[in-house]
Amino acid sequence: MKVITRMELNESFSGVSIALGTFDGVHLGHQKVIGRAVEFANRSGGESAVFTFENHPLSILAPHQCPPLITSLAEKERLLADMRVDILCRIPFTNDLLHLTPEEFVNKLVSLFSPSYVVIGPNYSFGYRSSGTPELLTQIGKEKGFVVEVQEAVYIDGNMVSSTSIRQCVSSGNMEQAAKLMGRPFCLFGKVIHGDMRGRVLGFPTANIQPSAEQLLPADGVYTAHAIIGTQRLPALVNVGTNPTFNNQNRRVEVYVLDFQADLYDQELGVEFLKRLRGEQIFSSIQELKDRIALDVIEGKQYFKSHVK
Ligand SMILES: Cc1cc2nc3c(=O)[nH]c(=O)nc-3n(C[C@H](O)[C@H](O)[C@H](O)COP(=O)(O)O)c2cc1C
Ligand SMILES: Nc1ncnc2c1ncn2[C@@H]1O[C@H](COP(=O)(O)OP(=O)(O)O)[C@@H](O)[C@H]1O
Repeated sequence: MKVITRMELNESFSGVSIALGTFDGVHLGHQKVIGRAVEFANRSGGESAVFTFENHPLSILAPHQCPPLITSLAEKERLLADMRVDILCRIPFTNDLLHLTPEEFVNKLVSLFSPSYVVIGPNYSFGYRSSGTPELLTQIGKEKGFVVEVQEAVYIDGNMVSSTSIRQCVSSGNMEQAAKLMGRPFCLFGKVIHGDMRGRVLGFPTANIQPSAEQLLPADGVYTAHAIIGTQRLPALVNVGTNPTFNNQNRRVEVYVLDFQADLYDQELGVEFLKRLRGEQIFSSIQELKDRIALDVIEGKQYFKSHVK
């Protein structure tokens, strides 16, 4: 997949099938929009593209309302490459872009991609003050010679799949529902860093990752998860939180891989969250914490036995 990070290029493309959107979470609705662009490209023998922004538009428009990211840029890139997207255009959303009228925005897109097909979701908006609607894009498409397809929203259990509903699921710890809406488990990636070297003393060493400040985290608590280490996908328990039993610390994600022993420092670790078992608690002694973690391990193993083949 070719990745483009600026709109002004020497290179230009033609006859591209392009999906437009923010696509945070690359959820089932996004997958339908992007999948259609890939399908059109395959059918016409042209290239498929995703046009998105590097930073959420709200980070410029209303920073205090900017939501945390469900998928990091790196994960989004991986997911789009897996979907066989040929070109990812991921440009920084700046003040200049903010002031483009809908027509000016489309002109830029046309001069770069000369698209044949443009696919969007039902609530896509573009241009100054989000004044460009799917209807306006369809009309401009007729003038400029591209077809616009507006995909209908995807519903699961009667609820519309949206980045907002996924953020609500994850931040309340409902990882099973989040996975339903995303079409895969919610996942975090990071490099294993050094902690307080307490885990090994407790008898449960935990590989710690420090997600970025923009990253959405599940509610504090203990989860069953799969740890992704290289090509391995291993059953694990994860604690998200500040270890309130000890003096307050930064919020972090700690992974205890079940029946496993290896040095993981500095390795890239992925965590696929499966089910929340309980909230993070304050224990009045280290023994109580150890006993509780031993119970979590039993419960976790039962979960893997009955849920995961
Ligand atoms: C399954 C599991 C459950 C945990 N639950 C709690 C908890 O409820 N309260 C708490 O303060 N710490 C909890 N912890 C975090 C431990 O306190 C933490 O792993 C330990 O302090 C090790 O820290 P370190 O990685 O910096 O050495 C839990 C850890 C694991 C692996
Ligand atoms: N089963 C396991 N799960 C997670 N990490 C493990 C495991 N076995 C060994 N380790 C190693 O132990 C380290 C964690 O030990 P711990 O005492 O908690 O130290 P730290 O406080 O630095 O995280 C991990 O980073 C990893 O290198």
